[in-house]
Amino acid sequence: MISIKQLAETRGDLTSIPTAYNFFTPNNDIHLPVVSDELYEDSIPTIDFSLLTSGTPEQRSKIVNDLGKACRDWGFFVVIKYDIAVLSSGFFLSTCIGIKVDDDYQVINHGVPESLMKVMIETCGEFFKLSEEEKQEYAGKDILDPIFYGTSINGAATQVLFWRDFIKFFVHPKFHCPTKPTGLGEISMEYCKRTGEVARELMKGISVSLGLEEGYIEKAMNLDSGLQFVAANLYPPCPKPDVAIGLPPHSDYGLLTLLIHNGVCGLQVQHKGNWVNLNPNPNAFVVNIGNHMEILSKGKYKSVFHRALVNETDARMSILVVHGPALETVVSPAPELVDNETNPPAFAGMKYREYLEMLQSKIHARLSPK
Ligand SMILES: O=C(O)CCC(=O)C(=O)O
Ligand SMILES: [Fe+2]
Repeated sequence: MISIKQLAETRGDLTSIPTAYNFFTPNNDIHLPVVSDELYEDSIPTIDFSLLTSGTPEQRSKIVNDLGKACRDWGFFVVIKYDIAVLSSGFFLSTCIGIKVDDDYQVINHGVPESLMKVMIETCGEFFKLSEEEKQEYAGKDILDPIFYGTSINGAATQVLFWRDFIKFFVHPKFHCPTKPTGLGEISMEYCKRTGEVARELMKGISVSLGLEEGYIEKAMNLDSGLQFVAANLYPPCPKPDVAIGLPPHSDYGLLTLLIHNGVCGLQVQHKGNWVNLNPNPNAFVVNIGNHMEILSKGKYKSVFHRALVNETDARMSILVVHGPALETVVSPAPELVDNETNPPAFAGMKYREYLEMLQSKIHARLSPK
């Protein structure tokens, strides 16, 4: 396996790319208009997390309403002001990684998670700087491998290779993580604990917005044993950004994905027949609805197509934490949303594990065509 980082670096004078990476060709019908989020008449929704957790009942009910609308209309939203467990995070950061945490930051609430986000991006970046041999130790084959270093493979229906390297690791219910670089384990554990708390609060709001009990998703999806994993993507600079793609259009599996990035643009979301550029402040979480939330909500909330573009000059990184049901949990539409006479279920129930195995066999079939 050749990593994209290696390909981009060892051929520094690279002016073209191997044809296997040609994604945007004149005869493939994948071109939709691209618009910028700021220019868009109804821009990507922003959710103020502090109002969801500590607003007045009126503020909370407005935010729950906004959350429902964002899940229905966009399948994507941006979360700001996630003021969680500030003190323990501050203690963790200053003692474990030697970062000085400014007390004032703690007062304004989102300072510490900001530092944690930054250090998470930096440390995942250090992983990609390890030698190819060191990274190869984690080369994965199966979607259920708890640690998986790879390149190009994705669930999307295409044979084209992608301009990206990635490392994925399962962090819950059991914590796995590459042993290098130093600190990745502690930082990921703390970061995933925090994002897990944000995801749980969001899922409570989403439950209510669906007309379900606050704890519905948590209970029905067995989140206490839910599968949570990190996926860190590196998109090295590419000499042909108009031809190659970082990640082709796809939707994510699982319930809710929380994404952060290193400030380099590239993420686009499909909305009303356009690709909308999504370049939020790097301190915000970009959240999207996964396929299993779409199933659970009986299609009310959409797991929307998105893609990652590359550029000629800057390496882009994104770090996702994907929150899913427990592997043995059968996911089907919430019975409260189904009326067998007038409103049938529309999705067959399936265990999360079986869904992932099905994805794996599709990927396998594509990689080894008969
Ligand atoms: O890099 C990005 O912005 C998107 C990554 C993504 O969609 C994924 O890994 O599933
Ligand atoms: Fe994705």
